[in-house]
Amino acid sequence: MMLAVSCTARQGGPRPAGQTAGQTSGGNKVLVAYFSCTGTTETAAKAVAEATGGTLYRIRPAKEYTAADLDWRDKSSRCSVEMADPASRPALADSSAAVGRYDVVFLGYPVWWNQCPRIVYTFMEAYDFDGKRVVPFATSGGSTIANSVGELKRLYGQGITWGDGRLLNSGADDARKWAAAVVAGGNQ
Ligand SMILES: Cc1cc2nc3c(=O)[nH]c(=O)nc-3n(C[C@H](O)[C@H](O)[C@H](O)COP(=O)(O)O)c2cc1C
Repeated sequence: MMLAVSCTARQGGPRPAGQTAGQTSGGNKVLVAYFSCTGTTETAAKAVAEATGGTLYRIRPAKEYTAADLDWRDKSSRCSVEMADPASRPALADSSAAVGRYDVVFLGYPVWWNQCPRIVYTFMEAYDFDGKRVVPFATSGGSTIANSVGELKRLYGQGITWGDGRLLNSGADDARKWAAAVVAGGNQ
């Protein structure tokens, strides 16, 4: 599968009147941080930001992924090499997520070989998440989110209250409903 890639940076998000950046009506400050190469997770992330009043932040690689980089059938492609190495931590383009300002961090990514792309681990290790609530979401070609969330919890279990996470393959409406329920406290 060769994929058309467009990793252009798009940040900022809709904010309901009367709220400061990233703040929900319940007073929690929400960051929606996501990694996306072909736009699917980005669409879900925008819906989550819209529903929560959260600040949208794109996890940008220092070197963008090309279509050839994402060729999972090629054992020597960039994604294959990175994912074969548990210690791989692809560099980030910036360090401007200001995670410390937020209470709740929605963390979005595409499922790669049933896991998080390694750059999501780079992001987790670049900031201090102590005391935060982190709620994963993902898109995929059909795999569940369970294994990747299990790995996140195993690697970064200390000091973080993890949400169960949710696969958001069913479109923006589902994403909005789920995210609104999460910040209302009735769902993770
Ligand atoms: C390197 C790579 C590995 C993938 N591995 C899986 C997988 O294990 N299971 C799955 O269901 N989909 C897999 N996919 C499909 C992506 O998860 C899916 O297309 C996702 O929605 C892409 O998100 P994006 O457009 O935000 O980058 C993979 C895609 C790539 C590029």
